[in-house]
Amino acid sequence: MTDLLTLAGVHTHVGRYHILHGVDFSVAEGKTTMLLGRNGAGKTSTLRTIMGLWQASAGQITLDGQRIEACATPDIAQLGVGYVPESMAVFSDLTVKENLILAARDGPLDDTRLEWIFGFFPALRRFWLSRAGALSGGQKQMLSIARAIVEPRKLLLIDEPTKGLAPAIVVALIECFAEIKRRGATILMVEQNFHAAREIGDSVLVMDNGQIVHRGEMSALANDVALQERLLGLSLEAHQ
Ligand SMILES: Nc1ncnc2c1ncn2[C@@H]1O[C@H](COP(=O)(O)OP(=O)(O)OP(=O)(O)O)[C@@H](O)[C@H]1O
Repeated sequence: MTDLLTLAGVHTHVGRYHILHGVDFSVAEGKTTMLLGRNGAGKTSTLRTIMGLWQASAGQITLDGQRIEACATPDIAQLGVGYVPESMAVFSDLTVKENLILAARDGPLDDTRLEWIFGFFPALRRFWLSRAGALSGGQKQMLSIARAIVEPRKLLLIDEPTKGLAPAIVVALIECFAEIKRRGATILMVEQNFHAAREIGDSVLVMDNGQIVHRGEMSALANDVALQERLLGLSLEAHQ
């Protein structure tokens, strides 16, 4: 199995705060890796550091054989990394269509791919010419994910996609990620909802205090309640 992304000894400082304390892990090509951990563990900071939104203060980040820790965010995006931030990155004043056109780096939208996206997010077809700002929270999340997958990407970084969404939308999202996976995508996803995480993930990383404290197969963690409690503690109880 080839590793598409590797972090080695990554530290991140934001102002005077030392947030990541030597993060080490790899993401295998074609697999979905879930990044779990309690609130404040450093999961979002890890995604932001990979994306270049915060510069690593030490360590190495390698994407497909290329060192990226000193690259600027637009260059990392150009290398084929799609990012779905926790805050749903959509342009409220633009229509659904315009949001997707802007997200497509390689020119016009691909009709076949759009049909594929409408297949699991039918609301985007329905509101094609509506302002994104008028969409519900769940629909904005769908648009935010659609923006990241409107073209094939080498790697998708997705931050808490199910947060605050109704159960029916969570089910649609899980199906969407299963389909993206079947197409061979490589995904690194932060997810607090352990039920969703174990449906989606092939492997799992658990963070605490800005470090990785566990790495393994998702099936092993899903079958080991004692390990779940030890590693995930309250954040797990909250979702059971
Ligand atoms: N802009 C910032 N300035 C200073 N400290 C920050 C900033 N953003 C995050 N932190 C701190 O960095 C640590 C890690 O935060 P991060 O958001 O990465 O955690 P997380 O695991 O994603 O948690 P959550 O699930 O709550 O989003 C926390 O202690 C947080 O308070």
